[in-house]
Amino acid sequence: MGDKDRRHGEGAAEFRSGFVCFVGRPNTGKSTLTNALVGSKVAITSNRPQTTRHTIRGIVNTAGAQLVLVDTPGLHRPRTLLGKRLNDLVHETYAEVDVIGMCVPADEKIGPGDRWILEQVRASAPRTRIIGIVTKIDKVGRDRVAAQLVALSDLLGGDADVVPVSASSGEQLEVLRDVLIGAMEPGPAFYPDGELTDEPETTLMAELIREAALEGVRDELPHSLAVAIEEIIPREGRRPEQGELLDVHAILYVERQSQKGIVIGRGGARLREVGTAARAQIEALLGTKIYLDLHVKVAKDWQRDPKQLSKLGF
Ligand SMILES: Nc1nc2c(ncn2[C@@H]2O[C@H](COP(=O)(O)OP(=O)(O)OP(=O)(O)O)[C@@H](O)[C@H]2O)c(=O)[nH]1
Repeated sequence: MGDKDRRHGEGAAEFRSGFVCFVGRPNTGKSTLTNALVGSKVAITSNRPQTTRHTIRGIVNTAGAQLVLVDTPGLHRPRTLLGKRLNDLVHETYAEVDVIGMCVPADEKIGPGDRWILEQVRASAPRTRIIGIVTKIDKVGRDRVAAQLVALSDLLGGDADVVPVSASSGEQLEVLRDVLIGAMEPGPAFYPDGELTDEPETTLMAELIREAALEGVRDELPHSLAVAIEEIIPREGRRPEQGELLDVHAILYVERQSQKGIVIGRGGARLREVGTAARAQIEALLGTKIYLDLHVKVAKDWQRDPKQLSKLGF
């Protein structure tokens, strides 16, 4: 991102490329939409709001274009150092992308939260084009979709494109993709074909473990859980017909002893479930069998400690 001159290089007459970022209130379906457009699970979705931590890019390749999707964490009032860094990251992202897709779900009224996000976006990226996206259209009837398209168009101002889409059913997904491509300038592919994300694999592994560990936990764990991948070691002495096996050692950091108990569960039952779920996801991502070793540690106040934050990749 940022190297905008590259796209004006020679031979780039017809091919289009650029960066897209989806914004919207928590739970509006941004991560699911990213995944659906990319066609593989790279961003993290969850039923819980505000779980997307890193800027993860999914890449959409077509015959004539490349879209790089940047998935940002939700904006929220910064209460900790982590919260502030996340917000800074979001604002930088807005200014660097070519198109911002403002997501509003079809089944919820547009309100102050949406207007606040739009103000933030316009303030940090006044010249960036905004496209309106009405998400989750499978949840309501056509009348409500139509009314929401009108409302979103009013919010954005008359000349913005507005597109309805369902990431779940796939309806209108190609239309949205083509509208996004149409908004890109001519330019070359930034990433080789076949590459889904430029996040280091370790970050994705950590995200998948974190997602599994948060699933079904009802208290305030989201911002108190961080995952660090300590080691990835190819298992030696495997016979060729067995294929490759990687030993992955990860540590789940929580802030308090009580949270440790929640993550581990009675007799370690929950942590085993987390391990099983995360292993399946990581194996699908890497195409390699792994042995996943998870440990839970208490790192007090890691959200407020700059040293710990950078160790955990923030
Ligand atoms: N029915 C339906 N549900 C959807 C659709 N897209 C997303 N969802 C659901 O909406 C919830 C939130 O989706 P996410 O993609 O995690 O939303 P998000 O905007 O990325 O959320 P944050 O990361 O918290 O900002 C999940 O339970 C999804 O399964 C859709 O097209 N149709």
